[in-house]
Amino acid sequence: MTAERRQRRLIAVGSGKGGVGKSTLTANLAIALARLGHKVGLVDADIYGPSQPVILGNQGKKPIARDEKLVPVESEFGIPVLSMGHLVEPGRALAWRGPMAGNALTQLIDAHWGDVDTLLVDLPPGTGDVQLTMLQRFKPMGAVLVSTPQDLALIDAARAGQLFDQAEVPVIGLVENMAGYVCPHCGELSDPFGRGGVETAAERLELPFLGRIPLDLAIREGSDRGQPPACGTGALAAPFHDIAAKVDAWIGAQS
Ligand SMILES: Nc1ncnc2c1ncn2[C@@H]1O[C@H](COP(=O)(O)OP(=O)(O)OP(=O)(O)O)[C@@H](O)[C@H]1O
Repeated sequence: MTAERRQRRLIAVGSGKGGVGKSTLTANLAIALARLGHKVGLVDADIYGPSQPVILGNQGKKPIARDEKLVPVESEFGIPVLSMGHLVEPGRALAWRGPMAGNALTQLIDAHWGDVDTLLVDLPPGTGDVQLTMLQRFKPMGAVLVSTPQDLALIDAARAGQLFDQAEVPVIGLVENMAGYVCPHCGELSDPFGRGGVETAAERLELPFLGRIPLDLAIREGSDRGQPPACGTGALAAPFHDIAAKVDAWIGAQS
């Protein structure tokens, strides 16, 4: 069991704020890394607001337990997933205190992941109990931080970065999400949340900038119907594959 754990690398995907696209990025990164040859699994550690079963289209499936450990749920993209969303009824609120949430996270990570070599962990937003448990019990190999470009989100993203720093988890880099909206009617490009702020913040924090994902209705629609854009090949898939290539290069440089 120890050997299995040692070989498997954990990559955390975090954000300072909620709703900035962390779950969207994690699912698409998982698909893109799998295309690059990694055996990828995904833990939805967003215990209070799990969204991966919807994004990866396996909502309603239940994991079974074997030898008191969970067996991850398959998705059509070849990515096994474990999420609280598979364990509680959809729409049901969880009112757990930190230690319970931490224990739930442990069960999701310490599961029968089989030949998975790269486990992506979609963290809840912020810097609370679940994140601390994750960093203390299962030190990730690295972390990807996602933020929208506006100042408030960036301040929180920097705070999330500090959490990883303190835990000596290297930040692989920063991703800017929801920059650049092309109006479907007139084609005009606008930036509701600003643009370029994450890249500037990355420079200031001396962290790599991994890429920029546009604000696009098709990304939201694809996520809602369990078809993440990275499973296609079009322009919307490209930024996710570019980001995955950088993460892949970073992983390669560690070994
Ligand atoms: N680039 C994008 N373009 C359009 N919609 C997006 C984009 N990124 C994310 N979304 C949508 O924004 C919403 C929030 O995204 P997501 O759930 O990935 O964020 P999150 O940071 O994981 O949120 P939470 O705080 O709930 O964990 C979702 O409806 C998602 O489909």
